[in-house]
Amino acid sequence: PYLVPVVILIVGPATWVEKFPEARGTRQSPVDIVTSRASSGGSAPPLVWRYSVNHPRSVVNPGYCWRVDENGYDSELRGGPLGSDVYKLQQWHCHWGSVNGEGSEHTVDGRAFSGELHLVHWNTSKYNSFTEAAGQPDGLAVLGVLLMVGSKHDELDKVVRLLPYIQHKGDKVTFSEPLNPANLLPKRIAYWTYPGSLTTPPCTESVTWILFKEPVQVSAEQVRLNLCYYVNGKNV
Ligand SMILES: COc1ccc(C[C@H]2SC(=S)NC2=O)c(OC)c1
Ligand SMILES: [Zn+2]
Repeated sequence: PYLVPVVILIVGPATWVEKFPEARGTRQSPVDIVTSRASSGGSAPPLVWRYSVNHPRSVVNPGYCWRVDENGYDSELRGGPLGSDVYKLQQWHCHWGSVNGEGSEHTVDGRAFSGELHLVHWNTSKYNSFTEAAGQPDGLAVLGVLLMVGSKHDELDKVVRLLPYIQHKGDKVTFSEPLNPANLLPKRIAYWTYPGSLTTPPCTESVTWILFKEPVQVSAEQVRLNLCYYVNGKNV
């Protein structure tokens, strides 16, 4: 019998462990939230946030999804699982589906959503820069917002309408239209929280995840606009 060459092609997350040892860690994100196994909030203090609204922001195409840089303007996230530390918003970005409406990074009881917004904050009480904080176990706090198709999201549209101007990796456009990141969060602020990691290389285990339970609605057109510019991290 002839020998059949077997080529095992490992792509995606499975190859990350080779270059990024952290990806082999014990607190890797994203995860499936098994709601029956989540403990009740207990006596955690309330989660509070305050964001600057009227400052210039830039939307960047990093090669996958889109990212809005806060350019160092003032903001605060504290309380909840964050102990006595104060965190500051560094950037926020979005993960969108590319096939049959799947696209969120986290799943809830095995269910994926059409997208997921990440608001990335870093611990300014303990560290001097985002880069330094990103390497520390209590360095980052990310608010995760699940997105589902429904009515149009007006605040998010301030970014989505700029996507046609950043179709290529590295493109960036600055806008000064007032925007309140708090308007990207759901009405009800119940959340799941767990110690996790960056969801892409270097997969550093430096993220306290705070994932809101209530999905936020975006229109089918807004999802389409995102899809037609970022499909599998490539611009089309
Ligand atoms: C410091 O090095 C990195 C590398 C990658 C990302 C982006 C990942 S992490 C996340 S949450 N969602 C994503 O897509 C970072 O984001 C803070 C930071
Ligand atoms: Zn993300």
